[in-house]
Amino acid sequence: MTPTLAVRDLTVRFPLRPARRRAPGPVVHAATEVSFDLHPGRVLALVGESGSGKSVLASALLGLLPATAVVTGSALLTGGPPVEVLAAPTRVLGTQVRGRRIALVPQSAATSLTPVRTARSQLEEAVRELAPGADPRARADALAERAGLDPGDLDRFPHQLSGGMAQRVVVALALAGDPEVVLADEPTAGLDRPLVDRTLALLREVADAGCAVLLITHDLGALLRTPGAADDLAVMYAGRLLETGPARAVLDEPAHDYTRDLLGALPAGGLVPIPGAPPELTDPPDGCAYHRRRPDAGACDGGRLHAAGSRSARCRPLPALVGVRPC
Ligand SMILES: Nc1ncnc2c1ncn2[C@@H]1O[C@H](COP(=O)(O)OP(=O)(O)OP(=O)(O)O)[C@@H](O)[C@H]1O
Repeated sequence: MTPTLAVRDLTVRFPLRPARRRAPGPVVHAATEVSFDLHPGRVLALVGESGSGKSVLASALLGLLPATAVVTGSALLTGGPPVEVLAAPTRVLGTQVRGRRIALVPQSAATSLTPVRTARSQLEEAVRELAPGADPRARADALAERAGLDPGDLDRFPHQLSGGMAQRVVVALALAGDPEVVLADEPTAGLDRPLVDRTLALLREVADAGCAVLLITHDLGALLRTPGAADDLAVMYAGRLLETGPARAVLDEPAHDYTRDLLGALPAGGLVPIPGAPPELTDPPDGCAYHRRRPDAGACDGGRLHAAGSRSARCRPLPALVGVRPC
């Protein structure tokens, strides 16, 4: 199947100001050689501890990194006319890609809405901008219904919306331009459990309607208790993907020690904290950053990438996985 968005070797560096003039400045290695595909109708969950580079990836794909960022690699959007997102001029990103083909569901729905305007006025404005030709009121009502909202609720101000309603409004806003790709950046952060589950179900519906969804989250527990929330899983650590594969297979049979340790840190896994802390990204170690943190965790070949069937993992081959063919 052709991916809607094919990301290859996406690398983001942030050069920082040197402490002294003429001295070389530190460089933040925020993302390193990250590759994944987003497919229509599928949810890829991207998980990892805070600071692992998840949001930087989303910002790179939306062309929203600061001008000082150095970005290399490729992100080919092919659901419509092909666009190389990382090389596209700012004007093309602003007028043809952002909101129209790749949309963002931001963290913290309530605060991302303008407090002094009703949800309807914000949604109709998005429709006028992103879907010119459509009747704003009728389309806003249709988007509300698609996001599971009563259209009457659109006439409320953000402070009159419950957390769940606000979440649905931001999903409706993201769908206003009928995008091929939806990037949801920590959409469940700070929500209670029922609302987390409802948000995941809503994003599932968005994918089932044909979008390719990237779900960025550190809530591995929610993925574990909600089978079907994600089709595929990518595990990120210190700017690199350490493991990818079908979500169920990775959760049931993790191949990388980091994935196993993340699962072990959950209540269902025994609440075993991961010792140590992620490395400073201004000074990432050579080879595998995770086994530097946890040398006792298992064998490591220095972070080499191994692929087998639909799965990949760094640090050692994947022979133990059922039915996969090393390549
Ligand atoms: N504009 C910037 N300049 C310098 N460093 C940055 C910038 N933006 C992000 N970083 C650094 O890039 C790294 C990755 O950050 P990012 O926000 O992507 O992590 P994350 O995995 O999304 O974490 P969280 O779950 O806490 O949001 C961090 O070390 C962060 O400090």
